Amino acid sequence: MPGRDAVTTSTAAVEAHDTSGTGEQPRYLPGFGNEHVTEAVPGALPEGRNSPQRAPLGLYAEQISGTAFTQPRSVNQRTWVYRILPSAAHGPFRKIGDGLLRTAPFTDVPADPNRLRWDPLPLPDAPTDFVDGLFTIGGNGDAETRAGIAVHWYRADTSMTDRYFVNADGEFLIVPQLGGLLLDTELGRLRVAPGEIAVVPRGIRYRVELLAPVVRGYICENYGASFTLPERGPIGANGLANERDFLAPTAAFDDRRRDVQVVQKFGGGLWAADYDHSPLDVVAWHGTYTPYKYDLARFMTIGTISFDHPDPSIFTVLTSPTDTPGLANADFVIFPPRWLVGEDTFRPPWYHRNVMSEFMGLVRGVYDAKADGFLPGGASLHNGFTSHGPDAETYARASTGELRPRKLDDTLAFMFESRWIVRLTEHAATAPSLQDDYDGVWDGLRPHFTRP
Ligand SMILES: O=C(O)Cc1cc(O)ccc1O
Ligand SMILES: [Fe+2]
Repeated sequence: MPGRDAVTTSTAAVEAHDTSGTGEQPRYLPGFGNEHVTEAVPGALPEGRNSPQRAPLGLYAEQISGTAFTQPRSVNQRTWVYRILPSAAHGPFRKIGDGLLRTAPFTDVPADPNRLRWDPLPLPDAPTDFVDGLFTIGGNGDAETRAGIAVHWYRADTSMTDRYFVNADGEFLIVPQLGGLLLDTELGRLRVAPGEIAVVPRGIRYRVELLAPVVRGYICENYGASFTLPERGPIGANGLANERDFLAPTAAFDDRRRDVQVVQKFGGGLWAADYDHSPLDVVAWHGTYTPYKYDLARFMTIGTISFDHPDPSIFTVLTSPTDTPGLANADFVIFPPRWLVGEDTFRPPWYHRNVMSEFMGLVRGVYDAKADGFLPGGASLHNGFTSHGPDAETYARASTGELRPRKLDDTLAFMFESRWIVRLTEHAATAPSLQDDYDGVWDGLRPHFTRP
């Protein structure tokens, strides 16, 4: 990429496993929540202090805080960046159209007690970049009070070249389903492919380059506390998503002066400002507030080795906690390839009604609770206390099949689970892809009760 310099002096940087396709492999800094240190030009970081009278190499020092200054060290997040121009060097933002992007509170349509399922979102039929292609399905809470989530699909066939995005409302947890993405951020580059995820914190500027002619995926926009790793409790010190498999970018900067546009999501609306330089001009940084990626194949999956179907909380990759211990603003949960070995056990999910609301997507393969109709790129929403569980065909198979150890292979479903009901946007509620016959999947269930 012309003008982008990506040398790193960090000894901790790894040439990470990367499945996102051909081309340049960014270098990464491993470790969840680490205090990372990275320079694209040696000597760009001041030593032993953050804001010397003049920062090295004529750079400007700037702090980006992700938590209040006074929050405890265990959750405190901030990063010091050393950049060519302070990020304050720009003109006014003006309101632009929001496309199909919406923000909580969601009040367009009444909360719907139905089980809902959508076919995959159609791919773009006109040139569309990552920002243009955002399609909000729904959400809860209120972005301005920093509580709740929104769920979006993205779809794009055009890379952002002189256009950048920044979200002041929440962090984006990006789940690619079709095609890889290069996230070119203020703090460096992340390549993510289907099977991997990336998180871009609130307030970080970036552009999205496509690594395939057309891409699609899901986003959980988290208005609440940043995603973190769940406690392991009696599981112990290892397992589930391991800290060292999370990868932050190494510093990389763009020093080209040219006219570009920065699109900001703020208080629910999109705003644009013209800059005469790239906002990705950070030559070095150190800190804890960073974008990161994670390969879901690294998740150490736990399940029963005796009997019964455990609660899916054992599949939590990341959680956005609330002030109530154990109650998540949002959990990101995966259903990856795994062995099923439970004895005398109905192995798919049980029938259930949960206090939490469950949005599900499918990256690849088939989900073990649904024989048909839940497709890669599609989605389902089972809101709090809606009754759901395996379809009739899955029940018939799982309640009579032989219980040999069985590997669920080539499958990757996920759930964005949230404490509050997810309300739809009007365009999600009226989308042609919303299946009108979803209830029918439970039609074939027959009573088998026999009095002894
Ligand atoms: O509804 C679903 O398919 C998700 C889910 C999976 C599971 O194993 C247990 C409960 C649950 O909500
Ligand atoms: Fe469920």
